[in-house]
Amino acid sequence: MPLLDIQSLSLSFGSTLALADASLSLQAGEIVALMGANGAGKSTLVKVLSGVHRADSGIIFWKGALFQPNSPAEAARSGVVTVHQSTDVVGIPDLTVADALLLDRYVDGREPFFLSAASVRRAAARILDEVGITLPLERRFGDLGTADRQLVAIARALSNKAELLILDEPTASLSSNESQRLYTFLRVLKSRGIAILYISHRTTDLMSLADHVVVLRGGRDVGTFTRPIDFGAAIETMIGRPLKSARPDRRALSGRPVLELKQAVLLPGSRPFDFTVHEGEVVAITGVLGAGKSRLLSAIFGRGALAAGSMRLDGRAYHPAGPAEAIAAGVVMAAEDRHRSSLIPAGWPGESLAATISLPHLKRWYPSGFLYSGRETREAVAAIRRLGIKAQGPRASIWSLSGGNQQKAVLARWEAEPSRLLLLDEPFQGVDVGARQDIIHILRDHRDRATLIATSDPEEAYEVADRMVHISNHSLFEGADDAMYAPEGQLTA
Ligand SMILES: Nc1ncnc2c1ncn2[C@@H]1O[C@H](COP(=O)(O)OP(=O)(O)OP(=O)(O)O)[C@@H](O)[C@H]1O
Repeated sequence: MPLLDIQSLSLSFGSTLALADASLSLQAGEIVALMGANGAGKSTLVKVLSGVHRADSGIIFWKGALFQPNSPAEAARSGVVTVHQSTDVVGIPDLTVADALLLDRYVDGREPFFLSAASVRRAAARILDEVGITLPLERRFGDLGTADRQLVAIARALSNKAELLILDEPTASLSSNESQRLYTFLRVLKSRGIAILYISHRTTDLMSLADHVVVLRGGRDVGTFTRPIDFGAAIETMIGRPLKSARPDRRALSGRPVLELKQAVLLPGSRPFDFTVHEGEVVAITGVLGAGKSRLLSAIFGRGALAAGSMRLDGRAYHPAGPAEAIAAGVVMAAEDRHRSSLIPAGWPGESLAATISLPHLKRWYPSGFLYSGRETREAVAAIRRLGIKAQGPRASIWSLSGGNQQKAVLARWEAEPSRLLLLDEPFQGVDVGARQDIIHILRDHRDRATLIATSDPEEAYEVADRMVHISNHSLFEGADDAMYAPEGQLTA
């Protein structure tokens, strides 16, 4: 008998069929990867499993009994626990790690609030012991890195007797070292009989972990692949067409310099470096979390400044006092945290897909202040077509789009107008491999600008860049060769 048996789930949102007869089953101690292009219905399936949504039809059996949780808490009490994207793992920042680990027990009354600090530490240490990880119990939760916050969330879930752990893009903002650490941990859980349903767009994740892969397309399960898994075939089933070559031709640096950094110091005390990005070139900056990727991009975008050194844009001194000055000079940026930095909150004017794309351009497109020609709608329709954005239409709320499609909308914003330098911080987070390749082709097509991309995923860097540079301790190192980054088992079709 399978531990979990999902049979023919269907669920519509208005005219969108998010799940269409989707089925999947899973045994104890098994890691099943759920693959699907952006908008295929993965998150919706997870939300039905965790009691956020109720399916229109279909049946779920959990340990042989009918399962229809009304909330994530109810699902968790039955042993089905969901841990969301690593970027979304939030907690109360001022709690200690020990308190964060015990949070659910306080809330449901299993532990009294008035525990002494020593008892809290003991109880928390027991939880970590049981799951076999070490974390600094006295540290402020808010001071932990993303990877450690992720581990707190998983440890918390396991201490609540999870038998099925659902992980929705857990490595989205982890570097490859941190991902390896997570894989090791997940394999230990598997050996103890815990089942894992794993959603990720990173093929390296799936190759290292999955016992089998279920592919969703248009809300329907369209293929199951068992070991040895043919990932090329799984991806083609997922995107419904052959995969293009994953490795672009590295182009020679023929363009003139767009951005030049001389003796740049990112943080007081860090090693000064020179760095140039040329017209027509796509450069990827790789490095672990905290190495300084985002700080460098932010300094170039006028959000923060260099501690020392100089910048030139198109040969002229460039020291933007803020993002507005950077944009005026032709430097645009899509930051890492799209929810906070790029999207208008739900319920506010400007939350539509068309507005998301056009917002920074409206003044230029409509100098009179009246939106008279419908250009923002036309641009949105064009972007939907060019980037394959899955949405009900240009007026759909950005919040009704799946995560990957939101990310494409943010990219479409900076494709709608010419720029000199495009800065992208983790642009492929949550974007499926098929869409990633489409976007890469669009990015590489621009001969008239320079593109600088920060990514913690070597596979992405390898696929997108003419040149890769590495950042460590807030200093750039050039001259890394391809072999260093070529991911094992690179997929080429
Ligand atoms: N609350 C909602 N209201 C309207 N439409 C929705 C809602 N939630 C999801 N959808 C739609 O259902 C479809 C499936 O979305 P879902 O988020 O499940 O995709 P996904 O496979 O998780 O995609 P991604 O890889 O981009 O996260 C999409 O077309 C999405 O726009």
